[in-house]
Amino acid sequence: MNSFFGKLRLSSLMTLAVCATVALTVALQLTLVSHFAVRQSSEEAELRLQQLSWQMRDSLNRVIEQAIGDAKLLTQLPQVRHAQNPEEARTVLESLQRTFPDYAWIGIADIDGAVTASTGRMLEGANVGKRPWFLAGIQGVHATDYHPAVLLEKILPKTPDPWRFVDVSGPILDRSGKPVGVLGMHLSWEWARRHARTLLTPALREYGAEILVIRDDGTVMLGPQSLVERKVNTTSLRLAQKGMTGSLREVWPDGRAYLTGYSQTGDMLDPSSLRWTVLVRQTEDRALESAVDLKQRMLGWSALLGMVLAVAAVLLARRLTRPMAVLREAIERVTAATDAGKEPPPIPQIDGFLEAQILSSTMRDLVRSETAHREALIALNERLEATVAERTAELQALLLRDVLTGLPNRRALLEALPETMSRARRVGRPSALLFLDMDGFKAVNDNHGHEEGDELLRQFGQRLVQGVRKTDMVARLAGDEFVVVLEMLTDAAHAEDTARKLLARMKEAFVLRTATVTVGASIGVALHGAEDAPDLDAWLARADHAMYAVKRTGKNGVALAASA
Ligand SMILES: Nc1nc2c(ncn2[C@@H]2O[C@H](COP(=O)(O)OP(=O)(O)OP(=O)(O)O)[C@@H](O)[C@H]2O)c(=O)[nH]1
Repeated sequence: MNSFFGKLRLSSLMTLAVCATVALTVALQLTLVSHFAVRQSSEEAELRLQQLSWQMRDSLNRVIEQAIGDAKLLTQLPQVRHAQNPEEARTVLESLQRTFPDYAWIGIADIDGAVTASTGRMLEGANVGKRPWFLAGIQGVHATDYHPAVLLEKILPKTPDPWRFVDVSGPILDRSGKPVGVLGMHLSWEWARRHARTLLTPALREYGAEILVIRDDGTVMLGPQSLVERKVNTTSLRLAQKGMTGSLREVWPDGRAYLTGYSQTGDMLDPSSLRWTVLVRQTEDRALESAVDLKQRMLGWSALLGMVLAVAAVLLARRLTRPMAVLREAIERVTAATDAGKEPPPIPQIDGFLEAQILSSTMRDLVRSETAHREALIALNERLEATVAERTAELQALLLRDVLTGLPNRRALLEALPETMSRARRVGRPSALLFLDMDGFKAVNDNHGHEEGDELLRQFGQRLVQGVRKTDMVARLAGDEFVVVLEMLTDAAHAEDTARKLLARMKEAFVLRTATVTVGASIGVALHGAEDAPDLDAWLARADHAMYAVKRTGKNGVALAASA
């Protein structure tokens, strides 16, 4: 895990973090929307459907009770009880029909079932003695369940829906309380259809709400065309038939999920009352449409917001990391310059957010103090070397020989030279001073250390000794300066020739302890003829100047000083 994050850039990390936060927030919001909005919509829809079912139930109950009341009232009227005059009876029946046109037919039958008076004279003279309403009505006031019209279907005017009736009938009693006839009323089912239409507002119809009125045996009396007069069996129906009211979600035989409100008409305690179930259903999709729509819109907006935030995070992350990239490059340049022994470039001042500014100025101070430290160290080192060289020179001046190379030192040389000059005069042959200064010695010291430098000085001195006659003298003056004294020469060319041979030897590689190096030498040659005045300082100065002439003109060479 650690190595995974370790490989990611800060900008990628920030983008990831923002995307994860947005995704989490969206997921949380959607969960909350699903939980609250969808649940609330579902509860509201169920409540609405339940209330509609109650309203329909109450309407049905009210109309049936009204019809029973009307039947009771009619059977009490003298025009009906003593129906000697059918005209009078018919007038009463028709006046009631006018107040409530859904009474499709009201009639009076005598005790044998012969219709004596009726609205519109329909079925007068016909015998209805076997009709269920007649048989039930003899017993007492009674409502007979929904049924198709039998005798009246052909007589009544044609309607879009077939004639269906709910009958209410009651006995007509004489003074002694004996039934002498039956009053029957056919209540057209159209009123129930109309009530359902009134309750279902256009909005509800648009959202697919449907009202179903179902007979006790499961037959649909009112509802969608595909279900009318077919049997259904749903959980809501069974619950309503047990006397419960409420609402639930259930899958109907058409395979779709519906929210269904349910209730039942009639009176549980009165077995003769009409027990119809009223179901009001709405497809779950339509009921929750607004909540689902809200959820989808939220998802869309959240996705858009997520993308905008992710882009903003990328831009912000780049802006945040840019100063760090600039600092990193500056530090790399400082490191490269320091490794190459060069002056490190300054760290730039970063203009950006506060932390980056503080970081850059801290880095600048750090590099500045590091540079100052290094310079102080170099200066100290140089001072130390100078002091050591000074002390060594002082020491060597006190001694008979150079401590490092074992060769004669400056003092020994200066003591020996007067004798050399008098020997030249005595034997009549010239002598010469070769003033040598090594080329490239400092680099050996710097690159391989002082000890290797010492070793080179020793080997350099030995090569000089091996390159001349035993009677000649090789001395080390100081640092990388050597002097060779040649005697018994033939002429200046002899001295110069020897100097060139020595130079050739010095150019060969020196194998030190840890490295093999190549150096060179600048050689100044000054001849002292047998007849020359014995001026030691002048002789040395001529050789020295000739050596410097070589140094000036490109090093690694031999120059002959003008004769004294
Ligand atoms: N190892 C070692 N170094 C010494 C000794 N005495 C002097 N030096 C160093 O020798 C170096 C002599 O410097 P230069 O003569 O300028 O070196 P170079 O590279 O030969 O330069 P050129 O003479 O201009 O060609 C200095 O860095 C001295 O510190 C010594 O006894 N031992």
